[in-house]
Formats: sequence, C-alpha cells, structure tokens
Amino acid sequence: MLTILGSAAIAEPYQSHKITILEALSATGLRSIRYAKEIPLVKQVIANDLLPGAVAAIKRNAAWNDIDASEENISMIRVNEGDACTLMYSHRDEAKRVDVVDVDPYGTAAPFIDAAVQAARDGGLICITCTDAPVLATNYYPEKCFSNYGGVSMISEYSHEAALRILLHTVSTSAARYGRYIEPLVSLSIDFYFRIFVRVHTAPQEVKKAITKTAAYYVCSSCQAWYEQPLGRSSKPNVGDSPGNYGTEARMTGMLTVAQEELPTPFYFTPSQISAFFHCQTPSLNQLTSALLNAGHSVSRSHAKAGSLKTTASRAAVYDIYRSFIAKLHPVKMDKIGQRSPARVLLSKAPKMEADFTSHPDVETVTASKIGLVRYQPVPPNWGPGSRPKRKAE
Ligand SMILES: C[S@@+](CC[C@H](N)C(=O)[O-])C[C@H]1O[C@@H](n2cnc3c(N)ncnc32)[C@H](O)[C@@H]1O
Repeated sequence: MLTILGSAAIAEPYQSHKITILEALSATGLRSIRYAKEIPLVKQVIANDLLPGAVAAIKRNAAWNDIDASEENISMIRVNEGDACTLMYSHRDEAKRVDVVDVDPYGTAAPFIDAAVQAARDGGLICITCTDAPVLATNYYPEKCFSNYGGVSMISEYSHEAALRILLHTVSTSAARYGRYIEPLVSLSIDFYFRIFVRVHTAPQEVKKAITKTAAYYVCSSCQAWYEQPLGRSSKPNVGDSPGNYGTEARMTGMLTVAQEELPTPFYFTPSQISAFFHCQTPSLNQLTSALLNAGHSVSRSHAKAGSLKTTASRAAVYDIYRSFIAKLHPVKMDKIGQRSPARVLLSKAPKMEADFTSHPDVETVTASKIGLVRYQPVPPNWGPGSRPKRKAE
C-alpha cells in the first residue's frame, strides 16, 4: 500500500529524469522490489540491511521476482549490507544524494532522521515510518518522547494527529541544521504506526520560518480543549497539506482522499466524545456540520479518527453550538442535573452566538466524504502500557 502511495507522491515532480531510491532498512526487500517493479521512473533501488540474513533474503526475493540484484552498481537493485546511517551519510555529498530516502525501522525512526535529511537531493522525498505509537501518541513516556523527538505528547482524543505534528517537527529541526526545510506532502496515522512523506529543499532563508510553524499546546485533561502558544510570530502547523482490512485499495483511496481534504488547522474533535463528556445528546453530523458552516467556519473530516471533524472554529465555539443544541433541540432541566455534573458546567454559560442548525448546502461535501471507504482498526480505549495482557501466574 505504501509503495503505491510513495509512487504517487514522487511520480509527479520527477517526470523528467529517472530516480534512485535508497531503502535504508529493507528487511526482506519486499518494498524495494515493489519500488523496482511498480514505478516506471526508477533507475536504481539501493536496498540495505544490517543483517546478513536479511541481505541474503533480499537477493533471493529479487531473484524470485526476476529482478537483477547484487552489490554491483549497475543492478536494478543494489544490495548493501551495513548500518543505515553509515550508508545514508555516505550519500550526503551533493553529487551523491538520492531522489528518495525510505526509513522504516522497528519502533522509532529518530536515530536515522539526521542522516536521512542529508541523503536526499534538493527537492527529494523522504518517507519515514515510526511504529512507537505509545511514545508518540500518549503521555506514558514523556522523557522518551522528548529525547527522541524534542517534544512531549499528550493523552487526548486527537493524540494521533499530535504525534504526526511532533514527528514533522523532529524532521524539520533536523533538516534546519543543514540549511534545509521540509515540505510535508502526506502525513498519515494508520493503525499502530505513523508514516510521513516530506520533500526536502535547501533554502536557508526558508529555514528561518520553521519557528513560525511550531507551537506548544496546552490541553485540558478533562474537556480536551486546547490552548496554543506559538513559538514564532504566527503559528501555522503544517501537517495537512494533502496530511480494518490491511492493504485494500478501498482503504487506501479512502484514507488518502480524506487526508487530502483535511483542513490544516490543528486537531480534530469527535462529537460523540464531547457529548459523553458533558452527558448530553449528540447532535447529528449533519446538524453539527451545518451549524459550523452556517456560522462561517470551514469543516472537514480527519483521516486519523473515524467519526471525527476538523474545523476552523475554536473549541469554545463548538461548545457554544452544543449549548444552542441543548437549548433549542434537546432541553435539559437544570434541576435534574447534579450540582457537580459536567452538563451543568456546560450550561452555566449562555452561548455567545445562537447556532443555526438548518441544513447547509455544503454539508454533503463534508459528511459524504470518502470516509466510508476507510476501514479503521480502532485503538482500544484503555490502550497503553497498563492494558498489556497480564502474565498468567505460574
Ligand atoms: C521494520 S524492518 C523493515 C521492513 C521493510 N522496510 C519492509 O517494508 O518490509 C526493520 C529492518 O531494519 C533492520 N535494521 C535494524 N537496525 C538497522 C541499522 N542500524 N541499519 C540497517 N538496518 C537495520 C533490521 O534488520 C530489520 O530488517
């Protein structure tokens, strides 16, 4: 699936010349073989692994697929046995840089990012996978997250989007050290892992803007509202430019379509989760989307969570819509609510603006987005270190 995604992302800017792809951690060579077979513009794939057994497997698999693979330079797949960083650093001279660098390790990609951002040519593509979701998308390992990525994650309904932003921040700061900046193309949260596709450019002037794309977020641990503190003059987090059943075409199409339509504004919300928190009825997706659109805000889906919405409206404005919804359509008697109930907190303020729930003409575009094609493997609610199965007593 990701090979095809990679080919889609790289094909367009490389019309004029044939490309070299460096897969730094190849294992069996499966992906390198697919790159070689499925992308017509490929001149050479460099397939590397640390383990002699993996290198032997790459050669065997290439032979089974009728692809010429050897340590020689002239082969379609050049096999290399060695450390991924050593190989990538050997390609950092401008003349030796490659068009695409693919980094797909076990767990975190952090140790490979510095080498990867230097091995790609100007305008080249870097594809990075991280499978350490408990570090990137929860607050169970803040010290690990900080040392690997220079940021600390959070527990929130939108933590998977936050994880993508933290990973992009890491790549951006690594590239900046070498006068390079990144252009995020597609950033995906899929099942238990994250996969980003960024183009890297050399332009020290642009590097100065990196700070304006970075912000710290403070998240309310109960209602999930967030407060943004930009580090630079303005904050434009840059994840969504384009940001079940494993490997099906339908899932891939659905996920990419939703990611492409996604608003770049940070963080999604899930209507049912807000209702659960405030113990109130959930407005239908149409009602909520219409109310947001009628108030002049933009709305999209998020690929990172089924049933979620992204909007340019503030969280406070979303709560106002809930207040209006309760007042207009689902009145709740205050005397029936306990003094300390979250619903009372919500209803203690009058909405600043009356929401208009009449169906907006654009509502279909948002709600009928290709989300139906996306098959999610939802993360269990109690997911995390505490949820690991307990060992049976001897
Ligand atoms: C997750 S697998 C790669 C899967 C592969 N990209 C694919 O799509 O099938 C990670 C591989 O990285 C290799 N590896 C681990 N550390 C490495 C290093 N420092 N340099 C090169 N390869 C390494 C392991 O031997 C393993 O085969």
